[in-house]
Amino acid sequence: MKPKDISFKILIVDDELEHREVLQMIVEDNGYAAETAASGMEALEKLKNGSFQLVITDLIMEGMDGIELLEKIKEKHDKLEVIIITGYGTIGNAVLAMQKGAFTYFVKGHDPEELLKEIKKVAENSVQQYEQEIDVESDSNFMLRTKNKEFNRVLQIAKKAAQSDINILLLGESGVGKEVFSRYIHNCSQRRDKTFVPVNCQAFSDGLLESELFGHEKGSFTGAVDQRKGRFEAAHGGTLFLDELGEISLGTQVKLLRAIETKIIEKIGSNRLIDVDFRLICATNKNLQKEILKGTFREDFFYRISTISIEIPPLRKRREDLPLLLDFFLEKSSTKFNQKISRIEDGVMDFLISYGYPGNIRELKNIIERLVVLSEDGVIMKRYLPELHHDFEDEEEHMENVRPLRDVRRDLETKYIKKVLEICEDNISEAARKLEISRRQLFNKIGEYGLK
Ligand SMILES: Nc1ncnc2c1ncn2[C@@H]1O[C@H](COP(=O)(O)OP(=O)(O)OP(=O)(O)O)[C@@H](O)[C@H]1O
Repeated sequence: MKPKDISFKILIVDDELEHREVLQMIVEDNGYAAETAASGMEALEKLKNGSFQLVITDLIMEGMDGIELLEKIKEKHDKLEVIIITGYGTIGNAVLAMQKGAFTYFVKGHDPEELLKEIKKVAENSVQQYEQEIDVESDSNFMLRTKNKEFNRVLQIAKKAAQSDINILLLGESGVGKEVFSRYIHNCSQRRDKTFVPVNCQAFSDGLLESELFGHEKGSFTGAVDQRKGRFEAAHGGTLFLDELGEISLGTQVKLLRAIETKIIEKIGSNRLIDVDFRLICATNKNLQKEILKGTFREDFFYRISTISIEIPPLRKRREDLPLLLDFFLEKSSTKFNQKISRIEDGVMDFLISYGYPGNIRELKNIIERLVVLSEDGVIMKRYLPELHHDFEDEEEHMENVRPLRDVRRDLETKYIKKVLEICEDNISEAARKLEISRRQLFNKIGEYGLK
């Protein structure tokens, strides 16, 4: 028997005496301190009087069931973790419990070692939690502070889900930050020191996507001139993020399903089996239920990837966060482009606060970067706001001279690229990186706009 860790105490809740006692024996044998309660009411009483770091509760109980108990616990003891014990028949409810904030669920009859692993994670987290919050908050690449209730709710779910290896599906319009969220989940997880591997499934044709994911042996198909490691292997120990997942063909879905279920892959052109250990996060802006009805998305694949699905709200539904985001991007952009901003022309802020952002945070970020790059003597100019704004907002004379959008875009892009090249002292690689386009795309634009 291991020595008891009295700084970490578990409350076991079950209305069946035998189950309570067996579980108490298992956790105590593994060095944890534990108490028991025979009902939800008794558990709440004990929580009032004692300090616990984890509650393990049966789902089905007389009177107050596990879900109700979970809800009551979360109302009062926000940081207290809850693991739900469920039978096979009620796994659906256990998943619901996770959406309500449970840490994880354990299926009765499974190897108790699995439960002990989860308890260990909670115990380790309870020590690391404070440090981790600081780490994540201070990740300078994203801004996840929020005043919006719904965004905060999904953030908390993501944080919770990060602690287990559960498959997560991120939903939401283009540009809401699904990739940002998935990096956040990776950073909050035990895998944070390992690799985060993003794959944009839309960027590859079917065959190429398979070779990108599974890797290939030299000569396995025309063009396979070298042996290549796939992204599954690259993500070993870390997180694999499949973006734009709604675009994958049915045939590839079958292969992916097998790899995700077995965590074993075979390189194209080889019959050697490779074990891979990764946490899977997928994202799409498509409605997958509709795709299932249309027959373009496999139902079994959908259920496999979406143990938890998280819908990220569009920016227009969290307008109260606009000031925070504006500050964040203004500061980031002025550092990125080395432009000191001392003043913002009248009308700019009004526009930025009231605009609808159909392209969500991506659009907001682009607008700010453009305003900062085109600022003159440290002043952010109103005339570089999105074209639509001028057409509607400026004087009549502008409306008489409506120009094709193509021309307006061309003018603006020319000025913008010119300025970025100046800032980067004509270093093409650096300018392309800042503009988030390839060197080739930048060369093409320089040629097209006669910038050299
Ligand atoms: N919370 C955030 N903090 C900082 N930047 C963000 C945040 N959310 C999104 N962004 C920025 O907005 C852009 C779009 O984000 P991201 O790629 O995560 O969106 P997405 O929902 O995955 O979009 P798509 O569906 O088109 O792939 C990125 O440049 C990203 O850095």
